[in-house]
Amino acid sequence: MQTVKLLIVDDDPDVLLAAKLLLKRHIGQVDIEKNPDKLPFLLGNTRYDAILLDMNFTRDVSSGKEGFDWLDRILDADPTARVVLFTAYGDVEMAVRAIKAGAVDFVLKPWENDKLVDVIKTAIAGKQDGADGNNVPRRGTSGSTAPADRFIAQSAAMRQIAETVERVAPTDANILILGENGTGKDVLAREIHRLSNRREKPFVCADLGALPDSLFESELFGHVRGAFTDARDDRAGRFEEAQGGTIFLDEIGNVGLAQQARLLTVLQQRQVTRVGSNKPRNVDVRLVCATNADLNARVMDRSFRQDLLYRINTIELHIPPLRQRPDDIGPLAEHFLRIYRKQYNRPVGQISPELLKHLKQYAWPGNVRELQHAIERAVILARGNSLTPDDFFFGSSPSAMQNGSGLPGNDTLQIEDMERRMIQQAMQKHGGNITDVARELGLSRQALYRRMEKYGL
Ligand SMILES: Nc1ncnc2c1ncn2[C@@H]1O[C@H](COP(=O)(O)OP(=O)(O)OP(=O)(O)O)[C@@H](O)[C@H]1O
Repeated sequence: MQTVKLLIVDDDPDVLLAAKLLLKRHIGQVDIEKNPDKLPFLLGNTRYDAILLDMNFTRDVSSGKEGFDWLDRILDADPTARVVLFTAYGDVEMAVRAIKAGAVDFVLKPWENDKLVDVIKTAIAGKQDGADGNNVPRRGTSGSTAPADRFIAQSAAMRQIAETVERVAPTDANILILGENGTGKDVLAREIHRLSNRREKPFVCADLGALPDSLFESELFGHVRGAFTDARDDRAGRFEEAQGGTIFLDEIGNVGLAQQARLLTVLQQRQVTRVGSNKPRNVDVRLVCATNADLNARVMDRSFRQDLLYRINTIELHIPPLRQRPDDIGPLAEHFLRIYRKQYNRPVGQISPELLKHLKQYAWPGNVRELQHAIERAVILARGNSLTPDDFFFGSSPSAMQNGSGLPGNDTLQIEDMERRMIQQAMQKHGGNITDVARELGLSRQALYRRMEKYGL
């Protein structure tokens, strides 16, 4: 059997030595390197089963940028590389990003020996056992922000919307979707297209909120070569791309008055004229628009044209914020858990009733998107095989909790939460130095350790 090989890269010689002494007892060959610039050379010469990489080299102490660059380069050279990151306390956010970018796991410094050995062994096992599906390119799993191919509608309000959508989707009626950011307007627009007779044709999304006025016409209606300096070729706009299908105009409330007039003409005539051309082209598209703005108020203050509003809102669907439909929280959380458990290959089980209670108490100002990210983070960070409230960072502003306290509902939890936060803050302040943290909090080191264990810190 071949010797298992591990490479550790960290610019702190003490870390290198301590980690090597520990891991050598479990792994055939442990190479250490202080200078990350040597990585290309080392990787060119030896095929490592896992690489333990520091995120913060002295040149770039806190941002982790250098660590990310190296992670990138390692994965460029070998997309199946199993990279585990060493991160300092307080860098959990960075660790989450790194796993999304393709690292297999992370270990916080100062590390627990058993944990470090465990993580490295798991990383190596994944490399060796191609058959379990772990040895796939790590990059393939990264960066997805839109996992929802399913439209979850459990609450009474959402079930009613789903029913309306089933009825109106097969018609060609223009639909306006209203709702706060992250409530699911985009998913609903796709659902409308999926249930329509146009489902085999394109669904084209134009984010009008992100479109500068100068590009509005050419992006939506296209241009001909030479129409302006950068127009090197003829190009169809979004309306033409959506021919026969659905065009989804997101953030329509952000469009200026001049652009509103152009849009209205196109919608009335069902024709677009590419910038620089005088030849109108017929377009056959189903129109779905969305906004988080109050368009009626905008009509009143004359910043949105009433005739355009009437043109786009034949059917109006209002998605309530997540805090007003707690019955959707459980099914959505389970849905995201299934997706991320698979994506990050983490053995995380169900959402416990206790956690669900917490999730329902929180007000989710960022709506479903915030819930999605919270579950993604929790799956990445989970220590055991079940998610607990400690795996979540609930916003602490008074308005963030439904009960108005900023903390979960009962007294014991409030005190524990405060204690946990005080330890976290002190850890951050002292860069994870246990002696200093214990001194600041007036605790013995043992008492501090006991509490850290209790809170999973
Ligand atoms: N009912 C739902 N079922 C499944 N996933 C959902 C649902 N609602 C929202 N999501 C997921 O939540 C995330 C945010 O949803 P989406 O982008 O549709 O929100 P939005 O209202 O269009 O946001 P914005 O106003 O910022 O554009 C997406 O990843 C989406 O997949």
